[in-house]
Amino acid sequence: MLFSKMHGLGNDFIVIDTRGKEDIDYNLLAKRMCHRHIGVGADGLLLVLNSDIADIRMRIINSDGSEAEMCGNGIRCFAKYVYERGIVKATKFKVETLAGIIEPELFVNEYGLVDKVKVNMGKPSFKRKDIPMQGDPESDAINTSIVVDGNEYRITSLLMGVPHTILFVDDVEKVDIYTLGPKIEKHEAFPRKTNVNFVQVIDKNNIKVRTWERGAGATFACGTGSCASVIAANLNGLTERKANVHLYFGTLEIQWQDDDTVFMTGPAEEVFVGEYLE
Ligand SMILES: N[C@@H](CCC[C@H](N)C(=O)O)C(=O)O
Repeated sequence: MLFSKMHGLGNDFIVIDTRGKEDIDYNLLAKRMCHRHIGVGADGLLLVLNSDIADIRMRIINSDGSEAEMCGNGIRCFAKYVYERGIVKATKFKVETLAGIIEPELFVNEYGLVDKVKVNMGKPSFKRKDIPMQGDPESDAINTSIVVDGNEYRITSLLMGVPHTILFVDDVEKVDIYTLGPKIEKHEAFPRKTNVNFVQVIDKNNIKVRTWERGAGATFACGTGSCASVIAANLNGLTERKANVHLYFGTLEIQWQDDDTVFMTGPAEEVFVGEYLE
């Protein structure tokens, strides 16, 4: 099994061209290959497939074997991979995902390599039935609260392709993400779980984010989570609609346009290629 190891600001993926190889159990393969000690090691598997409704199709499978609808850092890596291998020839194209059609636009350097990708991430949803969250499915979930170990936390929840919950904190470095992250991810309020973002506001155009991901645990960056965090911060009057999200290995630029569309711009890198021996 040939693969490429890629990352978007430290959120790392194993990318596999699975066209013509659809009969493999990729959920099981994800668990094995993503294992940090007895596999290649990654936060998830990105699969390249043909599409009937877009230029190409992407599947994202978390390191625990669960499939997600979308992945922001993943789609930048995916876009770089399919362009640099000539699978897609245009620098702006459509990708089929479980969260709908997503449109990456590539910034290609003088050597024909993709340095940066700007992605039209679509629009957020605030409905509980979309997030998915308990309570009246038609009502908005935007700001609510949950109780964890007897403590009440004010949260903001929304769907940005995948479900996200945001908590505003004074200092992201001081958050016990390994204790609180999984408890919120699996809280009964979220029957299909949630990604959890701890957000520190620096100023109206800059925030710091640490994410505990559904199905992957603490990651160095989360693209959909960065978008969701800027939206939540704006809705709470803390930032503008355009803000930089500072992560451990760099920055993502997020813009929530007036027409509700969200754009995310950031890097994608290929680290090595290899052959996985099954
Ligand atoms: N790392 C991602 C999100 C991947 C999916 C997530 N773990 C989920 O299950 O919802 C990103 O960059 O957006």
